[in-house]
Amino acid sequence: MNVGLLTTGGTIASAPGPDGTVGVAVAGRDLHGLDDWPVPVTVREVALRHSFALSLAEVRDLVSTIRAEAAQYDGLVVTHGTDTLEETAYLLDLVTPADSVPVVLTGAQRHAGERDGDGPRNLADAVRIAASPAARGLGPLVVMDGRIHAARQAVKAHTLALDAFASFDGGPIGEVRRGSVRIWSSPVRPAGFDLAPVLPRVDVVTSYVGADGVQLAACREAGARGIVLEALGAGNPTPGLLAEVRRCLSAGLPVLVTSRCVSGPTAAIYGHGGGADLAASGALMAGSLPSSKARLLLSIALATDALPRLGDHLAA
Ligand SMILES: NC(=O)C[C@H](N)C(=O)O
Repeated sequence: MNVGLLTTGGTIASAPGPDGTVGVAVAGRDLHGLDDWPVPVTVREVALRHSFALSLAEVRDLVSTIRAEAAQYDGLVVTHGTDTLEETAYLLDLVTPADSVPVVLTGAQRHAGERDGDGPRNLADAVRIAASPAARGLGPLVVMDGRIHAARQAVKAHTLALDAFASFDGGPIGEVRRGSVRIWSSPVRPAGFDLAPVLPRVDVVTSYVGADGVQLAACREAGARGIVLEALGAGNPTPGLLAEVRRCLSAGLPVLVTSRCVSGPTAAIYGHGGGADLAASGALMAGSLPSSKARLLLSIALATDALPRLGDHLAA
């Protein structure tokens, strides 16, 4: 059994600097779990960055590196900043075949200089999952504070809590407790996509009372190839947003409709300027997919000429 560890930075590899702010400072080779790692681990540092600073192109390239490295091991762990870990995990899920070895992403909410940091335990848990036969065939996974999430489902739900992640549609699919890995459900994973060399620009625009849609016009001007509208309630726009979404659709931009609500699906329920009018205009309801993930789904579908397959991922 041979497990790889790719390190990219984040709070798990951070420490306070002279000015007291926390910066990424701990090299991958110095990231250590607890002594009871069950298998030999080969460490490779691929970045030393805060995840909030990563570009979409860098996330795409990181996913390409993870796929290439995973093939060399029986399981792979990736340490990553938690702020955008959900995007890297989701994009990886979209391009990872069912028979891939386990790839487990983790991070930390407390930096490496804190005596009661959560990084070492998260790292040890991730190694145990990556080495576990129970984790095979599930697609990429996210583990934090002992809870195992399917990559498609994982969202950062708390700014500081150690159990920072939630699964937006249900709950964790397993747990690690005192080194014992338990998986109790398998994620539904529709057929994925090729990892295109470039992911086209797709912007997310949120909604609020009286939003006039000026951001949508700016996104079109900036060259967006698609739009995710984070709408009100079950997928309802303001009058200004509806008008601008229609202009985007007329300009040939596909529009996915998510919700600013914490949970629940979007649906074409309301007329008189509501979500039913969005759908009638050609926008696609994204179900319960969060905006951060809907954006990546639309981008890779555009890049691979696979828009007709969007629905498979919205119903799953
Ligand atoms: N907890 C974390 O890892 C947050 C950190 N700012 C990041 O790189 O995403």
